[in-house]
Amino acid sequence: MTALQFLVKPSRPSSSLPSPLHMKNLQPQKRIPFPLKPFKLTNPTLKSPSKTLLQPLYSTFSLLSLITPQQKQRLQIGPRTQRQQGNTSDPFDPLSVIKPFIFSQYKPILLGWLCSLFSVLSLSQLVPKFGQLSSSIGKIDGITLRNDGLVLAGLFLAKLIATYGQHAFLWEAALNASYKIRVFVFERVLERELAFFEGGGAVSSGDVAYRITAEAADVADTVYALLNTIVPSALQLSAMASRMLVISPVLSLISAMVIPCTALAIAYLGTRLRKVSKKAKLSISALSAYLNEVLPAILFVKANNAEFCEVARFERLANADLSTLLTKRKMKAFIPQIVQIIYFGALSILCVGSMVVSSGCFDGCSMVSFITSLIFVVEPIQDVGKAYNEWKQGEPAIERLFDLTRFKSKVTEKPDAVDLDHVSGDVKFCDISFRYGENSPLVLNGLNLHIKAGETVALVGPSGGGKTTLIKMLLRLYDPLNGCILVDNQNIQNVQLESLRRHVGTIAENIGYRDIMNKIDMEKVELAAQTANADEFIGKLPKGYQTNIGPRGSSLSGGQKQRLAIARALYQDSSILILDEATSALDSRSELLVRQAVQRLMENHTVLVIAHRLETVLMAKRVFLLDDGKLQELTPSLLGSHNSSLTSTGLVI
Ligand SMILES: Nc1ncnc2c1ncn2[C@@H]1O[C@H](COP(=O)(O)OP(=O)(O)OP(=O)(O)O)[C@@H](O)[C@H]1O
Repeated sequence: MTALQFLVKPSRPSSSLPSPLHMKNLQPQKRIPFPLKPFKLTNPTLKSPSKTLLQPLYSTFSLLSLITPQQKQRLQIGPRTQRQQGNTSDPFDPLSVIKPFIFSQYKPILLGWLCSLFSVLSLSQLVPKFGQLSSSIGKIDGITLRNDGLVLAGLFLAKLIATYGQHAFLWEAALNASYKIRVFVFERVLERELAFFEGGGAVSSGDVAYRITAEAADVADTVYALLNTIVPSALQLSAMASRMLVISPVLSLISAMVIPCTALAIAYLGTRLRKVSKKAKLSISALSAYLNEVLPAILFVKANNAEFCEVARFERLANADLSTLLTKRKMKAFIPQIVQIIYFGALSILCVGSMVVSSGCFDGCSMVSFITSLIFVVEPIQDVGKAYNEWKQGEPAIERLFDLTRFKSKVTEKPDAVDLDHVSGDVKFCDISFRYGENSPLVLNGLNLHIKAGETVALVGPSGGGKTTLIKMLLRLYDPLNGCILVDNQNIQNVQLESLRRHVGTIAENIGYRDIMNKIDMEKVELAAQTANADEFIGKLPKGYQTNIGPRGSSLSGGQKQRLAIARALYQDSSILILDEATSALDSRSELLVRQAVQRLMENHTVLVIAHRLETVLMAKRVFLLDDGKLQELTPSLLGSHNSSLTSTGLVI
């Protein structure tokens, strides 16, 4: 990420607020089934088979720019309220949830199936011609032999091309469908309320990441296997079986007897495979979740000499994954052996066939045709077996993926919610009470606070006093138990979430998140950087605004990050700003530069600052102490006497 991107682009995919530590009392969210209706997509992302094959399967792309509002509508990614009906007791049907996504790809699917029809037609011409040619070798002249050979080669080539088209189009459909599923699931995940990410949903972010990446890829394999089986295999099977029936009904009957036995065995093993696959998915996602948790915390691992302990944890998880994966692989290796039984069946038919030929009632040409048809009958049967396996393996992935979308959010937007056009910045907290879980204590208890437009208010209080929670309420990341919050006298529960969060900007040391999809206004960027005292150090970076400053600005100092965060807030120009002041100590020059930047920020903005420095406290117009869910104003006289107590109690540094 460059300094410029850092200034105007998202740096962190969630609120910038620090993660709360206590989450044990959160209630798991009520899940509801996913109510999808069929929809139609007219703009597939991948347009041609060649593009499908050449394009990296899951390249990094701007997700939001690729999905149009109409597509979202069809995918039912509309306002939450329309999608939140249903109840949890409905059984999950993997096929019905992926059906709309598959149907959306009807064009490549139909093209793929059309190719498979051509492939089968070529094959059904090829088989008798092959039989005739093989039995007439030595009996016909060279020219006829050459011509027949050319026809045979032409048919063979036609089959090859048609088969390529079949696979390419069907892969295109499968990958597009899985891409749509991925986007849909990700959008739904982002819609989830904060409690889900803070532990309330009982799904770790590593697990979510695994489902959206690896398991969505598994879904593509499953969809492809299904599409490649339903029509192509059925076509080939029926064409070859009817040819066999015409040649010899008796032999066809004998060969058909092998199929049900094999199908029964495959069905039984498929059910077992589904269970094993589910276990394997759980173990690998646990491993992925662990890595997602431990790698970002590598500093703490090293600082605490915890490498040994972490290796032991990793080994335990990797071992669990090893054994489930081994069982799955063994089972997958076993199933094709069952299919081989079909070949034994074919062999026995060959023997019977040879006897019939030798008795003179079955000519050699028919025999070759029969055996060739039989070989091509075995192929689709094998494919059906493979597709069944893929489906059984894919079912848990589909279930786990769509499980993320089945929820009823507690923070919902009313259908008639208003879009606040302009906000002057008047904020009222009216009798706010809140607790995280039903049985946990009140974090905010009947709290009242009126911040006038353009005013700066500082919040101080002991750790765990509820300061961050209050801010979460203002951003509507949680709804209060009682009371309401008014912005410009408008209850925020009646305001569109996007609109509210556009007008309330957050600034934290780890940089607030705000996605700016519009073009970057370089002049505005430079002005914001100057006001925030950030232009000087950005100018000294090797490539100025284009310098790569590492993930989350890791190559910047604490003070630089703070000034850049302030510059971002200035650029975004929200009327109400929340400043969660960094606790890390800065040298006196950095301190001065940050303070100047904060001072400039306070002009023309309503600022609610969680203050950790005495200087910031003194900059605020009013100061409130938040302790035990209650708010107490520290009046100037009180503040004077509190100055020393604020520092001595560690409320400010
Ligand atoms: N997601 C959560 N689930 C459950 N409890 C939570 C959650 N977030 C915060 N809490 C609890 O709510 C209380 C208030 O936390 P909050 O983060 O608002 O305090 P704070 O005043 O901002 O603290 P600090 O100054 O240390 O950041 C704490 O007891 C905390 O453990």
